[in-house]
Amino acid sequence: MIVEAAPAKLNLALHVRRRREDGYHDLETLFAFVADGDVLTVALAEAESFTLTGPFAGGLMHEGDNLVLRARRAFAESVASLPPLAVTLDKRLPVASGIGGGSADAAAMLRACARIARTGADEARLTAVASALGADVPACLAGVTAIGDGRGDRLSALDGFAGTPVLLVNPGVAVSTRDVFAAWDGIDRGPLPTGDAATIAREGRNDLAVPAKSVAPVIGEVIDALDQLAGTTLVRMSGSGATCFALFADAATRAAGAHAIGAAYPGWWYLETVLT
Ligand SMILES: C[C@](O)(CO)[C@H](O)COP(=O)(O)OP(=O)(O)OC[C@H]1O[C@@H](n2ccc(N)nc2=O)[C@H](O)[C@@H]1O
Ligand SMILES: Nc1ncnc2c1ncn2[C@@H]1O[C@H](COP(=O)(O)OP(=O)(O)OP(=O)(O)O)[C@@H](O)[C@H]1O
Repeated sequence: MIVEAAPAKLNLALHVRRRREDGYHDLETLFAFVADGDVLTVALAEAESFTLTGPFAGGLMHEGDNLVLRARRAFAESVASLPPLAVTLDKRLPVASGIGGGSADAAAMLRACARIARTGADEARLTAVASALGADVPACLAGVTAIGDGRGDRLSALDGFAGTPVLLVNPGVAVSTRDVFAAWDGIDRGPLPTGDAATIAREGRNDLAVPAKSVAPVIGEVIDALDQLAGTTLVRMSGSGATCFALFADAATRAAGAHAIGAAYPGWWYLETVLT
């Protein structure tokens, strides 16, 4: 039995540069990953099966085309054939929330397929399959701190700041990535700053925050709530929202922050974790 972690992705900075002819946008982003996320379990079986468990399984139960199954199909079509697999996805991350849940699951499935088919060496083929599944999937496949440009799928790794305490907060509103990009005002506000990852994060922006707030105004409340916490070193929305994150100087102030959010907003989801 294979267990693959599907950790949440963060966009520590996300600069949107240009709308392209193909409907996508050229962007520059600083990807980072945290220690927690969904968990995918894959076992050889008599027959194919797919089981959803976990706190956020419900929202996906009635959708036909889970990204995990699309990844399995894409792998079988483009890389290597597979035996029947029993797949279980423990869905712990909120759906359509800017932390790449579906992309992380698809990437974890590709990693599992590569282990089962023993095609691990064929990185380029796997990355091409990942890219066709979604702009975030190559970053999730690599799973390391990286700058992404193009659609966000052209990656160059850099040293991150692993161990930094993070609090993720989501107000329980699903936000469509497509709708948020469509609400972007078309103004190029400039490239990512240069420097190490910490500098890029600190001096960067998320250009999707304003359009995301126009789609889901509650995101403004999440940012305000995080801004009021003691000990934060950075507060920002991730991806196309609605999840926002705060980085903290230490785990004690993160715990105090999580407690304050939980008490003031009992309906919101939050996760205490660390950058990897
Ligand atoms: C916002 C980010 O999460 C930042 O990492 C990603 O760019 C989104 O990546 P993703 O969820 O894997 O996105 P996809 O599933 O490929 O695209 C969903 C939709 O988002 C829009 N989209 C996505 C990525 C991109 N660079 N430009 C876009 O305009 C397109 O309308 C697309 O149809
Ligand atoms: N395993 C999955 N997990 C989450 N969403 C899935 C999955 N499979 C299919 N989907 C569909 O994909 C959509 C986008 O989900 P996802 O969680 O990847 O978005 P996101 O959190 O906004 O990611 P990103 O940060 O890449 O924008 C969902 O609305 C859902 O309909």
